[in-house]
Amino acid sequence: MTNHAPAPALLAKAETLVEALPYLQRYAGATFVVKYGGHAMGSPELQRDFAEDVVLLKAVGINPVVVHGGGPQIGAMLKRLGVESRFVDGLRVTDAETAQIAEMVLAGSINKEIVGWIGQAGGRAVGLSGKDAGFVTAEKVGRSTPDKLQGIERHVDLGFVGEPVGVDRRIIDTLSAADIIPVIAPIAIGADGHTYNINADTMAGAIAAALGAKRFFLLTDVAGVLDKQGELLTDLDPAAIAELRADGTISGGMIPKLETCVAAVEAGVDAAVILDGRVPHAMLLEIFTRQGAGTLVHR
Ligand SMILES: Nc1ncnc2c1ncn2[C@@H]1O[C@H](COP(=O)(O)OP(=O)(O)O)[C@@H](O)[C@H]1O
Ligand SMILES: CC(=O)N[C@@H](CCC(=O)OP(=O)(O)O)C(=O)O
Repeated sequence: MTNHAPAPALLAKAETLVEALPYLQRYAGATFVVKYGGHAMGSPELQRDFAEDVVLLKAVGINPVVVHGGGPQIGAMLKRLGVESRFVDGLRVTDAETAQIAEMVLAGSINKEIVGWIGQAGGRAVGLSGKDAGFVTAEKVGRSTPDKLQGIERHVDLGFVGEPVGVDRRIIDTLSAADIIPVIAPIAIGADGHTYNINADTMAGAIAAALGAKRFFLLTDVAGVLDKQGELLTDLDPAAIAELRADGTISGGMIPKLETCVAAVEAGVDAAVILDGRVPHAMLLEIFTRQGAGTLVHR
């Protein structure tokens, strides 16, 4: 008798597709905001995997909206130009020259590279910054940090660092409806006419909230949020995050990342997930399989 059963490896592929079925049904028509961090833009292979994942989401009826960073790339350019960089709580102190360079790197080169990768993967993307169609309005950020020597709060002027105070979703809706994937650089203009450099996590969170995104993914270069022993914390709510901040478990770039996740879920985004962008197809594994990855932030 002939054995008609497919080879086990082939059968496993079919099972993976079947496992994805309930997720495909659940997410059809939903908006997912994907924050692609500068540290996650590793090798050309990882960039290709990322673009394929985004194009696949679009192909199965999800509306992906990409917001990208580029902190390390801005740092490299500033170094080449002999300009010094300083960070306060994960935010780059930005003078007029730095703002110009940040815009050049983010909205000029990285934005178009990502648009290109998505095109190579068979999708159609349009790159824009918050300035285009005036869709994001920014306001200058102030920052108070504890002065360790004197035990007092000290106000730090971060220069042209902004935060989004208004998001007009019409341009994003128009692009998504035309089957075009928006790719957004974290730069916007203020009511004062200045160009503001916005932390990419903050920009992505504001856009996720304005779009009422079902999921908000933040791809970075760590497995997720780690505790003091270096173990992955798989599940966090706003109260747990406040504790981690107070006891110093989270620092640097993880601070705006988690602040953003909290703001997004409090504004109605179902869940935010911090994912390891160094893992090939991390996003697909998170969305379409039973094994969650990274750190889930929920209300
Ligand atoms: N508790 C923590 N768990 C994980 N990462 C942390 C933690 N505290 C600080 N970090 C830092 O946050 C970084 C991620 O933020 P960031 O450098 O801004 O990434 P991205 O460029 O992807 O936005 C990690 O690489 C790590 O150095
Ligand atoms: C104000 C501020 O800090 N802006 C960031 C914008 C880029 C960014 O956030 O990139 P990542 O997501 O790769 O860190 C910066 O100048 O680095």
